Amino acid sequence: IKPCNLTGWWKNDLGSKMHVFNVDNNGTFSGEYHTAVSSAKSPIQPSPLVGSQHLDKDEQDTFGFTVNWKKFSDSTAVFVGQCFNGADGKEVLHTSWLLREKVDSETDDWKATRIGRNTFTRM
Ligand SMILES: CN1C(=O)N(C)[C@H]2CS[C@@H](CCCCC(=O)O)[C@H]21
Repeated sequence: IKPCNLTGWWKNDLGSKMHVFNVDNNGTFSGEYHTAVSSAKSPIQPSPLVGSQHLDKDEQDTFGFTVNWKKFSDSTAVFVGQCFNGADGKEVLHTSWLLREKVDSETDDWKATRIGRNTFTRM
């Protein structure tokens, strides 16, 4: 099985792009998330992300990362997923995510978290 180091550029089925800078030998990484869509009002800019991936057998690793949309939104997203060597020999990331939008009052807390799934492939 080919190792799956997350370093590099990835694109998901929403058209968002993710740039993972180098992964250190603890599996820790940082990067930038370039979203194509947003519910925020201010203009979209790349947002910082930090995460961690397994490097034990360095193959088909699981990972997690957090995106702080600080450049244009008050939201925070967390992703968890796994890297697979797809049937076509290309790496694919299958992820689940939680998006927490900031709400103005506690009474709105119930509607503030969205969940979804997303797939990324290398650009
Ligand atoms: C574009 N997206 C994307 O590539 N996702 C996997 C989902 C989960 S994060 C969300 C974007 C949130 C942008 C910030 C905001 O609108 O508050 C959406």
